[in-house]
Amino acid sequence: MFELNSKMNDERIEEIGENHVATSAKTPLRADAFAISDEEKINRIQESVKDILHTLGMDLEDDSIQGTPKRVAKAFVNELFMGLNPANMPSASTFDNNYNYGEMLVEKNIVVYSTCEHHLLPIIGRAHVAYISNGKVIGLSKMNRIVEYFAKRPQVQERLTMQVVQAMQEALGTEDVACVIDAKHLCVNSRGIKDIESSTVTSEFGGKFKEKETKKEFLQYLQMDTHF
Ligand SMILES: Nc1nc2c(ncn2[C@@H]2O[C@H](COP(=O)(O)OP(=O)(O)OP(=O)(O)O)[C@@H](O)[C@H]2O)c(=O)[nH]1
Ligand SMILES: [Zn+2]
Repeated sequence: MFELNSKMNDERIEEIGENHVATSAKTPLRADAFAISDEEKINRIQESVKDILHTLGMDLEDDSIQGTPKRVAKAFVNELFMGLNPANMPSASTFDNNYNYGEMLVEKNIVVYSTCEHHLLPIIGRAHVAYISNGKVIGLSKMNRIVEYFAKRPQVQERLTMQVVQAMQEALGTEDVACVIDAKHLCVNSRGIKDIESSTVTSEFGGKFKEKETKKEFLQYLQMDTHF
């Protein structure tokens, strides 16, 4: 039976949110990060984007770009950085492992669209998340949603990987969670060194996934071709 999580956001933060992310993996937020509404954030960011475009010499009266500051502000607050708002945290529905499935479960090829916090340029890749049940099972899509929630922040890939694992550990009540992310950083691919070929792999292995055989099994599943 699904125990749909109907708790208030604050309690959900207690369950899978930032409060359970180790200090080293926390997104560096100011204490007053939630002091203003999303609407107010959009208004303020809109003015900042106007300033940037104006400084670059763009004519903000031009038909094509007069709506750009608002579009960018909405994209930042509602989409690209929606994971900074705990109200957007997915509820991690878990249910009892009644069928006593005892092997690992791997959710492969979760698409990652994130934003590099150093250059505010896209990070695009795939996350692979695995866990071994300790009595609780999580809805498959909730793993994709947890990845999405933490991806939609200014990020470094290492922190994103750790946040996904820690949120899953909290939701499932087990250390036995792993995550591998393979992603391209546009700050590396399209500017700076401009290496379009390289990608970045990060991993975090908790509990049994630190053991050689379990880690190996997980990584082998990632090699499997899926033909559907
Ligand atoms: N560890 C880590 N580094 C990242 C990530 N995303 C971007 N970076 C790196 O952050 C570094 C920032 O270095 P800086 O020297 O301050 O920035 P920069 O002058 O723009 O560096 P270049 O990209 O080498 O031109 C760069 O080397 C980026 O490649 C990430 O997710 N993890
Ligand atoms: Zn970058």
